[in-house]
Amino acid sequence: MTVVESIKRPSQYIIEGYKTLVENYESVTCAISDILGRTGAMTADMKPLFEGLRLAGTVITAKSVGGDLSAVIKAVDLSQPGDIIVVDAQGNANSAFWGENITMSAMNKGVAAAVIDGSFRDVEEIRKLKFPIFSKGIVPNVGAIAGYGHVNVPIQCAGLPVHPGDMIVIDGNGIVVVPIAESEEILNKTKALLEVEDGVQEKLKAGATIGQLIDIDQLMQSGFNYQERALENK
Ligand SMILES: O=C([O-])CC(=O)C(=O)O
Ligand SMILES: [Mg+2]
Repeated sequence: MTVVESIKRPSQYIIEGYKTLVENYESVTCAISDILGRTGAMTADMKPLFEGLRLAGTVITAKSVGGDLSAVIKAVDLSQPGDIIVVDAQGNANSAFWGENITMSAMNKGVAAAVIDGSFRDVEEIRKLKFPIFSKGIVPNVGAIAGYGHVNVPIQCAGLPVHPGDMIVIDGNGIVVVPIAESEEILNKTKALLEVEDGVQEKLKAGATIGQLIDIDQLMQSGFNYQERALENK
């Protein structure tokens, strides 16, 4: 079992930068995905426990093996305030990888959220605790706690590679992951894109259509047509 105790995190300036974007803009995840080249989002089967979850934080990873919860429990103990625990449950929605006791432990450590590509249990208690969870489902069956699993190793979660120290941003649209190495550049580009979008919004409020603003007629005339191109080159 691999347990990496200490991880590299983005600077406080970068972490705060993402948090400020989430406070100031409703759909930051969409802008980040755009900047990442229309990628970076976890799959749409990841569902929030509550509506209105909006946060940004640094990733701690837990890679479950054989449905075991040990890595999750250890990941909580290694977390710092504001971290988000991301669990690689290999998409197993028929087993719980998180529950009330783990939630209370996570809250004691200041963990901001859990993102699990499997299920969790004790849903009523966790709802009362108001702890943010994104998961593939809710189910009573839970795995053993037998010492299997890895903490703070590279994982996959809901279709994405995730590394410890990456940034996660969550809003009503879903979850995006920003690799730590690109976290400053993506922050700056996302900020710039959201400011441009503000300008577009102003024009739409004034009565324009998006078709006018991007000149959709010209764009549609420029559509690539393989057969036409082949005939031109004949
Ligand atoms: O068995 C476990 O550790 C999962 C659970 O129910 C809890 O955390 O309350
Ligand atoms: Mg329990």
